[in-house]
Amino acid sequence: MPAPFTTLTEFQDCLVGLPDMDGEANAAANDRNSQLTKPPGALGRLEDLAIWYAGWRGQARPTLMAPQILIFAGNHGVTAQGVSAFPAEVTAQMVANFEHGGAAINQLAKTFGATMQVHALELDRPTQDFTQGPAMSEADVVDALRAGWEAVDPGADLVVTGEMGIGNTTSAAAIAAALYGGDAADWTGRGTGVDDAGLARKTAAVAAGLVRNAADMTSALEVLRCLGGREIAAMAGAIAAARFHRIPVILDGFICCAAAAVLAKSSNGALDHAVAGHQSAEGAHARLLEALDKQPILSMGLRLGEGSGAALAIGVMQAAVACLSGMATFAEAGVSDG
Ligand SMILES: O=C(O)c1ccc[n+]([C@@H]2O[C@H](COP(=O)([O-])O)[C@@H](O)[C@H]2O)c1
Ligand SMILES: Cc1cc2nc[nH]c2cc1C
Repeated sequence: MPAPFTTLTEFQDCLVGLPDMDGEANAAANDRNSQLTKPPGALGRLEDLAIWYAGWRGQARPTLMAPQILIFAGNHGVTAQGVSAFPAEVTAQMVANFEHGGAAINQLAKTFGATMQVHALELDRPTQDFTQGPAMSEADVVDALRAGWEAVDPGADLVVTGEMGIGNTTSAAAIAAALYGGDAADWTGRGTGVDDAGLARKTAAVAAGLVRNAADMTSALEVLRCLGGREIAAMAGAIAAARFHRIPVILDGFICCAAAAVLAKSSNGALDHAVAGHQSAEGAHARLLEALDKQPILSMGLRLGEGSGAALAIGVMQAAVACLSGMATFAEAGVSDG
């Protein structure tokens, strides 16, 4: 479906008007959960996840049968600053790998029965190096937001947004610093595995980007334009579109959460339909999750990106929904409820 915006201002307006969860379905799921054959609260956070999911799906006894994994890829001009352990060509090479089924995310998608689509966003036209000026024009960032929005299948019942983009942990660190403050070093980690000299170059690039773009960054969406990448903007567009369709979202690692943070800073409650799938091993992800007030479902030491940590958490969500919708109540099973 065509995205309902053609400018950043229209996207901002659109965010403010997005729907909330269905309170009645949420309350009915909560009531059903209290009657299931287990001591109250014994399924811990699985119960909260299932009730939350039911509210967003508008059903007291929901199903989770059509998870969609979206991978967006983009190239970054800031790689000229020597900020990644890998060359920029790896972005396009990994897109080919996704298309041939050879990446980790292909196996995770298959494991959890998810559909997966890969959207390579103008890989031959990297963003501008943000240490020299804004990464994107308004047309560039709006095109990427629209690509993300339009990639969401309205028939999906769960969305995972993932990314591929050499250099994008530098972009994500700069976005997080611009949105939440603190020093460049607080938000800069090793990404694909830069050495100490690489980490110093990366921290300097983040600091330079913040200074160079300060005057332009008058809103969270302008931060996205100045410091982001196309795949980061596309994830933001997809997360917003999922909200429009009342589809719950599982957030992935550091880069995905930087995209999500742009929405959270643009409109209060914009991430109420999203949970954090995992805590990545990228140094600043824990700090970013705290800023977003999101508790990760898993913490497995992953630092891959491509939606992998969120895809793993699909399994947890499936288990949560299966328990809520499939378990017997005390009355049905003839079990004494104490
Ligand atoms: O998801 C994460 O937290 C994460 C942490 C470190 C690296 N990555 C992935 O690695 C790439 C970016 O790393 P870098 O070092 O090139 O900035 C990009 O393709 C991401 O998917 C992803
Ligand atoms: C090989 C490779 C695979 C990736 N997947 C996501 N980011 C990545 C970065 C590299 C370098």
